[in-house]
Amino acid sequence: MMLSVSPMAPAKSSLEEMLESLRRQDEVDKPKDLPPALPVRPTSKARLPSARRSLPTNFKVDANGVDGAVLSAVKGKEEVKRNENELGVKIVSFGSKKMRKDVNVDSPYNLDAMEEKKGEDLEGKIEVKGGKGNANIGYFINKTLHVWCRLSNGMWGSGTVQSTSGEESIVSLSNGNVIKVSTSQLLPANPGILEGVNDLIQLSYLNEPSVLHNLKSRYSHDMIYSKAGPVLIAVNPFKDVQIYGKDFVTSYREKATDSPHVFAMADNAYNEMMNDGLNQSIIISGESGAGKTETAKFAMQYLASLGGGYGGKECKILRTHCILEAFGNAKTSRNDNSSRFVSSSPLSFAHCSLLKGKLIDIHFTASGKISGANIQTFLLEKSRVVQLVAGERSYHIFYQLCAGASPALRERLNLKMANEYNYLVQSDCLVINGVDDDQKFQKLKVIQKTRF
Ligand SMILES: Nc1ncnc2c1ncn2[C@@H]1O[C@H](COP(=O)(O)OP(=O)(O)OP(=O)(O)O)[C@@H](O)[C@H]1O
Repeated sequence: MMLSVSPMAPAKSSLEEMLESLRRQDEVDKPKDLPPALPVRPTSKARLPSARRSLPTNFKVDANGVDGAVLSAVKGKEEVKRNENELGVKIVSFGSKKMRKDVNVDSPYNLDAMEEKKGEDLEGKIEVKGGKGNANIGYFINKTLHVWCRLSNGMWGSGTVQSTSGEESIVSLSNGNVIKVSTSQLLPANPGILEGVNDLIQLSYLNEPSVLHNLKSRYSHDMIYSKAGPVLIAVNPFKDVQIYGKDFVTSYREKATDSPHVFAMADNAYNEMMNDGLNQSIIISGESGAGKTETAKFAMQYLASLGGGYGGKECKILRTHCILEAFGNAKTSRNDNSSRFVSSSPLSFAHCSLLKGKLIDIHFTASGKISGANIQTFLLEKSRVVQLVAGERSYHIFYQLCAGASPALRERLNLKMANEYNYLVQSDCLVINGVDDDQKFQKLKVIQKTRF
């Protein structure tokens, strides 16, 4: 599940709208078969080769931009010859042979040096043709560093390459198994020192197995949050992880910790709003059961603690969840408390908004106190009232009402038990494990009596 914070766009003027329509027209006129531009990858210190060497002490940058010796190392002999002819000089600063030693041939980034070294110094080592987009893999194989490979069951396994022949490699997996895979399918693994980094952009190799491995490694230590640049990734723990208490709120409020957390995202949004005077939005997305609703609640809990102080309005806002969930959530095959307000787009802007099939606007005063809130819901899945898939339930409120209504209310509504209604029994699922519908109804009645 992903969370990102962004300032909300102010209303567009007609001029801006016109420019945008021209831009759109431009897009339409562009040739369709151009590949999409690749996103710019953020720079990270971790991307530098760990064994890089310093430049020689007498290294100079000449009028042509780079020293001749560097040219010889980087561009190869032929190009040096061409440069010599063009410039009418002999490039001799370090000598091509000598310079080859200065080039860090141990670096996986130095592909030219690798090419030179293959068949020369690496006698007896494996000769490798890396797959497309997988140019560093030769280095990993020769140095018997860890690589990732796709297993027959579709999962990723890590290990070291024992040998290669043609396009195939024999990989010795960490679990002791030995498998044969296509060399072009191998992906470099990150060094152990980068295991469990806070931010995925710190990884030297950003491939699918490395990202998944990092998230898994953090998750196994109950670190459910990780960052991917400005985006927060939350992995559903499906258990109480004890990271949302008051001490955590204080810690993020006082910036005593910088571990990725939904509180840090909410804090960031709040500070941006206060400092720049701009409305902020927190967009929470993910598949059903990923934890969007829970995450939104934690974000609101944090914002409420920052912006508290207007007659307990913040507490009332938090309590609205109970009502919304009773009428808008249901048990599905993926989530016992699935929000059935399906996909939506933001309709209005306010000071700080959380979007999740509903748009929750939280309004703040100039001094940063919560002054009110507005919740908009979209497209409730109405068909669920009359048609249920086996094992799923209709909206919680029906079961809660049947289980918890007082005798007076039962009589007034001519209410029967849940198993007496065809619409409710059709899916053969009347209760949710660990959920007491009666108790939920009593709680709902208390909240309903609160003046909002
Ligand atoms: N941070 C968390 N800590 C503990 N449990 C969590 C957390 N996030 C989610 N869960 C558990 O996962 C369940 C599903 O989460 P949630 O209802 O938030 O998913 P969702 O993404 O909103 O799903 P849907 O799109 O179906 O509404 C919760 O009922 C809760 O048991």
